[in-house]
Amino acid sequence: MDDLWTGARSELEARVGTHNYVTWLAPLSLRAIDGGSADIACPTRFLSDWVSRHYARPILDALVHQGAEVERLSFTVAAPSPAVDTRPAELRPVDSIPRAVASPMPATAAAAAAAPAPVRAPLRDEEMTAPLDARFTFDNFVVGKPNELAHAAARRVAEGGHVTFNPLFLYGGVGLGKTHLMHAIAYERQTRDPQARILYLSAEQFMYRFVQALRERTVMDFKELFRTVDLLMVDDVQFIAGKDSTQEEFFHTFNALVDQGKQIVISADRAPGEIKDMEERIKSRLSCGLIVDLHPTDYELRLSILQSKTEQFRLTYPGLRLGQGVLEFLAHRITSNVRVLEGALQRLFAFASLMGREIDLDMTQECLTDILRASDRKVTVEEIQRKVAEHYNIRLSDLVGPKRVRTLARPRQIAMYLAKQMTSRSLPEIGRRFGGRDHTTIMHGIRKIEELRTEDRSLAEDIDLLRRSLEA
Ligand SMILES: Nc1ncnc2c1ncn2[C@@H]1O[C@H](COP(=O)(O)OP(=O)(O)OP(=O)(O)O)[C@@H](O)[C@H]1O
Repeated sequence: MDDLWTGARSELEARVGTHNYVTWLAPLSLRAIDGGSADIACPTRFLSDWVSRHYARPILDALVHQGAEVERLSFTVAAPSPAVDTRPAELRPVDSIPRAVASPMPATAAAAAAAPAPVRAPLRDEEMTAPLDARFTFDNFVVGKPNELAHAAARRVAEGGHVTFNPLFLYGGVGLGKTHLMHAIAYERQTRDPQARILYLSAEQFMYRFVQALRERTVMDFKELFRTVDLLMVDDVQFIAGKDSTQEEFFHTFNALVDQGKQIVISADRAPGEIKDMEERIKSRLSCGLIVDLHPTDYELRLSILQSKTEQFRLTYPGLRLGQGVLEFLAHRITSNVRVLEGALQRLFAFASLMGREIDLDMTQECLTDILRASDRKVTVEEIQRKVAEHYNIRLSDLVGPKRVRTLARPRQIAMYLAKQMTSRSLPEIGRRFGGRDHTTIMHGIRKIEELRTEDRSLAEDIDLLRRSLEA
């Protein structure tokens, strides 16, 4: 039996690809073959449900090729086989962690009970289902003022129970965490209630499936699939605007689920009322529940996100050192969206690990020139000097001049520090704007402020205040 399964596994890996194999098939084992039926053990009901739909045919074929007299499969939820990678999730490559997957159909009785059951016909198009990203959980979602309401509403839906607002409509600009929250809801809800039938997909996939159902005359199956879920989650709903028959079907699906008291979660890049070419009746339906906006991130949230991502990256790049002020610098300079922020940090870690160097401000500027330039908010060194002089009530000419008294030297160093943090000017360029000072003087000034900031709270507050007013 062992040899048979080993042979079938290699064949399956070759057939479905290593990625799919590791994710879905490696955790399975063959329990028995009896009366033409092979009994496959799956560690979770979820996996069993998924595999029975998507991989029944390849498994059957592989067993037959290995010489087994098998006509059917049954699935049993049982402890993982020893072949499963049992290392903790953080030590396994992300792609190898079996991902929770939005169940495209009601959980089968076979999966629900630990008893063998017949196999369902696999879905024809695996691409149509939307796998959840294992990183997009509530634990990994950093909460701050701009997203606290969206987060709280998402948590509420994930808890299940009585439906208080339907639909939950999440909207916001690019890369602000809509998809992350949607996955987190699906993941959490599935964990709390493994029986729940959750369907998460993009509006584009909804349309694709619908068109496919029309073409293949399986619209009744399509309707049944969508109307028998407990939680429907549709991402980027603006996509179906202007697509008349898809909108129509979406409207009916929506109504059927609401009538049955089933929860719906929708995301879009704008509020329902602002989606162009969306039928009025749909807009009004979408507006019936709770509409929450993911606001653009503020400095504090960006910094917290960077800190949290840094902790995660440290697992991949142990021992890498991160210099002072780097995260603050990134949080100030990259304001476009979290995806870009995350990408910048990822690049920095990879670069520093290749070079075997500490991540400091110079490396950051060198390595991220393109990203920084794109999100440059165009604060000039001169503006910084003016603002600092005004704040400390000194003359601009004194700020850039040669006098070394402390009442001038400290604000001057603050201005140098802000110039480095807030512009993409090099040290020699900054030096030229400070009365032709040498770049080592500028570097010394910046280091001094970096040190003082950690010890002197009022100085740190002053700097934050200056920065905010320059950004405004
Ligand atoms: N508050 C947050 N905490 C942690 N990570 C976040 C947060 N917000 C966004 N991210 C991360 O930023 C990236 C982009 O987020 P996501 O894909 O959810 O954005 P989106 O709003 O769906 O964007 P789009 O409009 O492009 O679909 C993801 O990697 C996500 O994990």
